[in-house]
Amino acid sequence: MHIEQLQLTNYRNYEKLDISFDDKVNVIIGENAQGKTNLMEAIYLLAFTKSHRTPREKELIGWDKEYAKIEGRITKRNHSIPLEIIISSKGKKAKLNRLEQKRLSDYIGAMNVVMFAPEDLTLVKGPPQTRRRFIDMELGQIQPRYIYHLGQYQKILKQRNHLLKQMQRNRTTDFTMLEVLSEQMIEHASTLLERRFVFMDLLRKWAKPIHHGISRELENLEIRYSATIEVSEDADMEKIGTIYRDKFKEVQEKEVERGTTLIGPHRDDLIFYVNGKDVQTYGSQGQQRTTALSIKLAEIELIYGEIGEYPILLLDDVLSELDDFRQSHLLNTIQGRVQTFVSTTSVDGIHHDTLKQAELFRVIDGSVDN
Ligand SMILES: Nc1ncnc2c1ncn2[C@@H]1O[C@H](COP(=O)(O)OP(=O)(O)OP(=O)(O)O)[C@@H](O)[C@H]1O
Repeated sequence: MHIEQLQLTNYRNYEKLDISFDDKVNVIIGENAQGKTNLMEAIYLLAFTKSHRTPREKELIGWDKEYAKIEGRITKRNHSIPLEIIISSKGKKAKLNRLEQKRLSDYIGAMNVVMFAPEDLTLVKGPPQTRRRFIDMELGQIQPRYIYHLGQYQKILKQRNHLLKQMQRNRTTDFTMLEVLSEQMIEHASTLLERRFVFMDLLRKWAKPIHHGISRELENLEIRYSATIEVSEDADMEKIGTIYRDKFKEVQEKEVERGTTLIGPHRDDLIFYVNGKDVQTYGSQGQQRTTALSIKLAEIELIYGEIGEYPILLLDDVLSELDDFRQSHLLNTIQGRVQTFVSTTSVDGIHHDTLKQAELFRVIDGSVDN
């Protein structure tokens, strides 16, 4: 799949932009603070309806403007699909094929994007929510139904936490209402966990050989899913539900004492091991970087395996940070099959093979020349 055209209106420092892209490699070049990341962010937002940088949507609207509009046209399975997002103080609208989609799960998944940005190093180093967000975003784009379950789960979790706080204050020992909410939560928690286990299987399948290759066959990557319940990854939803039910019973008094939900997918994590050692604790910068890159490259293959189309790859300010060997690896993976966007302040650190096949776009203060 590739994005043919992008139009921005009042988006960050782009008042008006209408631009067409190459279906192979696009290099976005410019000095600092000119709008390179803003452009990448707009492409990302068109796929996920969310920015990768901020949860505050107001920041995306150009200063002194009422609204921001992002329009794009992608080609997928030889079909041309128009996409549109409008953000204003009233909220956000997402249109697919010119029709407004009320539920995000009906919109997300139409356009598939994999982004690799400097902050992706935090995938390994950062707090658990970074890794949970990664799983949720990736699963969401290959299985839109996952987003529905996640939304429902989060809604019930909020209610449950609210109730637990009340019970904590009132020192209640009547668990009837809590059990009703636990039951509702278990339904979605088991679906989320079962889907995450299938995803883990695919992620390992692709990430392991990629990591082995990037590390010049010196390193062996293992990824462990760490859940709040003891469960085998091949358990079905019913089994997972039963384990959650028992565990909720076991911890309910403790939950009231603490005033919060102690188990569930919102507390799970991923642990990466290289040659048997936890990379987050013991890995060098290089090993953490290789792990993050392997995961990103694995995602490209995983999406292709699931939907039969390669996603669009956004490399924001990271290519020149990879050494020649890692860059070559990345290029071998892409091999002209994946539409790629590279943003950089200088072409110096970029492999000449990448530049040979690339179209160059020069960004200066919110306008683009090519
Ligand atoms: N809502 C907004 N309205 C107008 N301008 C904005 C808005 N948000 C950010 N900007 C401007 O966008 C510019 C930053 O653009 P961007 O983050 O894309 O930089 P960049 O070209 O990627 O630079 P770097 O190489 O430093 O990462 C800044 O000049 C900033 O003031």
